[in-house]
Amino acid sequence: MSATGIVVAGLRKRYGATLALDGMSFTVRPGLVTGFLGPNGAGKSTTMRVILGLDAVEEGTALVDGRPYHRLRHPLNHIGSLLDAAALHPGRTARHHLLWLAHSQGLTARRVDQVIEQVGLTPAARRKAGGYSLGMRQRLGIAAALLGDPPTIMLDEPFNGMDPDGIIWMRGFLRSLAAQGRAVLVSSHLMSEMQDTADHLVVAGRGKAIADAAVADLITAASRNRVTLRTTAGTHAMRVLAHAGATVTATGRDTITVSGLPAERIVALLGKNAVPFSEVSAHRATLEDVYLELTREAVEFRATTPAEASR
Ligand SMILES: Nc1ncnc2c1ncn2[C@@H]1O[C@H](COP(=O)(O)OP(=O)(O)OP(=O)(O)O)[C@@H](O)[C@H]1O
Repeated sequence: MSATGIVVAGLRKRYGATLALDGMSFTVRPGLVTGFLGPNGAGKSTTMRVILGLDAVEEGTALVDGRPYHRLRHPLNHIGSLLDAAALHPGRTARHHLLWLAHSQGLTARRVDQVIEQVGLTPAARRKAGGYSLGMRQRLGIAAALLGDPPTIMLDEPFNGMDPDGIIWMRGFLRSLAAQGRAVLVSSHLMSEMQDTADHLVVAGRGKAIADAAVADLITAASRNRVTLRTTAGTHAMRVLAHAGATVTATGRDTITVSGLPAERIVALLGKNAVPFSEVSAHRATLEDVYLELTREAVEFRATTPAEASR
């Protein structure tokens, strides 16, 4: 796979009064799954449409293998994408849908059967797509994206509508595409799935990338210096640890999060002061923690109570 992936730099776009993209910049590198996360309205879908040349921008560039999409001679050999799994002809079978696409790209029926096999749709390939579940439509959309054997794959919310087996399959499948050296960009709302799937994360907020880093680094940074303590003597424990200079927060009925002291020192202090406890463990942040922290300022739509909404 000799390709350079996607480079997005300084995209700005308005829809009327809405600034949909406000300097969006990031890179999607070969050999990695890059997760694209962000609250509703953050600009993820708009960015993906711009990458595919479906939307114009006022400023900035989006390059696939070093060129704007419209300058690629055979674009589908450079990038395969799935933006809307529902966009299918319901009366066509999956195989006919793919044959029709393959024909328009000068590809063979053999290639169609290969991609059907790859996404696990062989048993359903001769059924009409109109009767497919959303999860099956996602697989069909991915098969279409793979037809031209592109080194870059871009999928908008591919976990949507997948059942647990489908989600496990999708995770492994995305990992295998990256292991083949492809650049993979995947948007998702499911933080837990991204934690097991993505190597790299771009978090969008209000039209720009507010984080662009390796998943492992984001989790290490968010986990730093925090220890989870489980005790039935919460008040006593908090007094002892605060006195020793720690910052303590009750995070559950029996759990306290402690920062500013290493776990060994906490154990020693609790022992010395005869505070009972059943667990002291270094806190490992989840991607959900990282995400909530990063996007706190960037959420466009917050939940409102019915009373607020009717005002
Ligand atoms: N065709 C359009 N016309 C007007 N406004 C639009 C259009 N497309 C997007 N927007 C606005 O641009 C902003 C970015 O939208 P976009 O769909 O890119 O966000 P997103 O991160 O993909 O959100 P979601 O997670 O809800 O899909 C939003 O404020 C949205 O309302």
